[in-house]
Amino acid sequence: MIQFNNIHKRFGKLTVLDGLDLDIKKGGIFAVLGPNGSGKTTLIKCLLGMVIPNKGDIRFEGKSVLKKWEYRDNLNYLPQIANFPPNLSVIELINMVKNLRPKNSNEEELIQLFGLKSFLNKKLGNLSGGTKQKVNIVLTFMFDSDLIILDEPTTGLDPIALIHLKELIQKEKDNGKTILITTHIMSVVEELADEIVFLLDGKIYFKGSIDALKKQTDNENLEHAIANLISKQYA
Ligand SMILES: Nc1ncnc2c1ncn2[C@@H]1O[C@H](COP(=O)(O)OP(=O)(O)OP(=O)(O)O)[C@@H](O)[C@H]1O
Repeated sequence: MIQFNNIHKRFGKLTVLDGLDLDIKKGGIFAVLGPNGSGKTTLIKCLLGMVIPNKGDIRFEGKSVLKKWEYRDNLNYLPQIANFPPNLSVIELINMVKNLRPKNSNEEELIQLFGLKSFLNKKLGNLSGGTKQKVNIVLTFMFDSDLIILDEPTTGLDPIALIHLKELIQKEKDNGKTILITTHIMSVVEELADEIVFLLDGKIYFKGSIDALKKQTDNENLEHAIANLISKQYA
């Protein structure tokens, strides 16, 4: 479904992606992991056209995405930090996004699921971090798309909201969707991911199942297996 071919991205003197190759097949949950600053968000933003690589090509369903925009109709994106307009109310933002994106939406079901009814007329600038994240989730999941990209979706969520989010992601997978998720929460990875993609030194350092990673690192505990990969960077 997605191919990154020889992607290079530098910010000034800092090389973030250094000839990265990655193939993501259709259907399933892919966890994009790596230490802080390893380039996970940069990789996602390259796919979204929000960051332009210095070199390389990215293909979505066989077609190059560079400097094209139509492919974005068929993906949903949850940003790591949602900069909502503080003076808009929750419902005004939801309606604005619906107007911008002429697709069927199921926001009512999601508003109910995340207990947002009593917040609909509140200004976004006055919401708690976790409540803002629930709004972020509603905006991401209310449209039907084949690809769902979630950059740190669990930030600030209480345990009930986290359970609902995990069920939502699982349901999308069961419907044949492809989900790319970045997270530092290993229990989320362990519960959901079909495959792990681990970024280090600007390249894919590991790609495979959780079991394969545990075997490779000779560690039954995922958190320690990942720590083992990260520690190679400092060795
Ligand atoms: N627009 C930018 N200008 C300059 N440097 C940038 C820019 N965007 C990202 N970087 C740098 O690129 C590196 C990779 O950042 P990125 O956000 O992709 O990492 P990440 O793996 O998502 O990190 P985290 O786990 O902390 O979210 C970091 O050193 C960051 O400071």
